Amino acid sequence: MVDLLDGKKAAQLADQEFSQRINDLKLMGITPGLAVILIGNDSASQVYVRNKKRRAQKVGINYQLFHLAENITQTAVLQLINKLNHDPEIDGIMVQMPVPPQIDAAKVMNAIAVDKDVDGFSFDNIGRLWSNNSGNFPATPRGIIRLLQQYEISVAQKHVVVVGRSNIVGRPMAGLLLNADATVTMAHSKTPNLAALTKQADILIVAIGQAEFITADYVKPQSVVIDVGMNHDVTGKLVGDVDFSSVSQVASMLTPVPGGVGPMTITGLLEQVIILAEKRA
Ligand SMILES: Nc1nc2c(c(=O)[nH]1)N[C@@H](CN(C=O)c1ccc(C(=O)N[C@@H](CCC(=O)O)C(=O)O)cc1)CN2
Repeated sequence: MVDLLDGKKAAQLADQEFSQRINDLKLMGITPGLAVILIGNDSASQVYVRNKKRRAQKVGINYQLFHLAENITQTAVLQLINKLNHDPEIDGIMVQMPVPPQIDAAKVMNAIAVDKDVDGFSFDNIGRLWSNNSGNFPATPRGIIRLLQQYEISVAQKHVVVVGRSNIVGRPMAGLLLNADATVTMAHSKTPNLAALTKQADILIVAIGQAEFITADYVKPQSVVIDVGMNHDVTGKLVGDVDFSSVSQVASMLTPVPGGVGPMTITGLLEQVIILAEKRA
């Protein structure tokens, strides 16, 4: 019988810790500030941004949303980032992904002041991650590491296979795991004989972006499986990249979708904002 890695529960526990840390900061006259820039009307992004607002305000973060028009120019976005870079009340700035085609995502990410780059997507923070130096690191991998810690699952000396090579999840996930002494294999949609690799994983992390792609025959018996996917099946139901019904017969622990990695992504973001505010103290 599989055990669920409950991201909703782990996020609630983390929020209790965050509220306490923010109360301590407020006693010193510091309120952590997070600016979220949402460009356009992507419906999933609007849900994620709403969830972030609810969680941030619950723990006492000053949350500011800048909702910009779908056809906004890159110059206008860069001007807003420049203003926020100089705002002493803002500790972290993030631009919700994806952005419309007229916006150069890399340019925008790298316009955010390195210390306020709460997503850790700037080239500077990516370099810090891959050279095992302190910096800001992306929310989803950060949240996954925290989820594993809350369930006392150590990654050290484990073989972790990461399926997916995005800048938001796969690549930074591999970096954080290496820094935590895991043996990491990276794979992706074009890896030949993927199942032969994933079957070797003590911990399998899947962010491939294809609904229910990973079935039981990709999974080592009794392994831990983390599903980062968020897709809609033909009936419109939210499903992950992992086929929950078959994999739950094989794995020892598995994240559900929803209620697994999603809430922990927000946890990773809030934690990074608080760490930045604590540096002001
Ligand atoms: N700038 C960024 N953009 C995006 C990131 C990111 O880390 N930085 N990650 C994802 C989206 N994301 C955070 O922004 C995110 C995804 C999912 C959830 C979440 O709460 N999921 C819920 C289900 C929500 C639903 O009903 O659809 C769950 O899994 O339980 C929060 C945040 C892409 N963009």
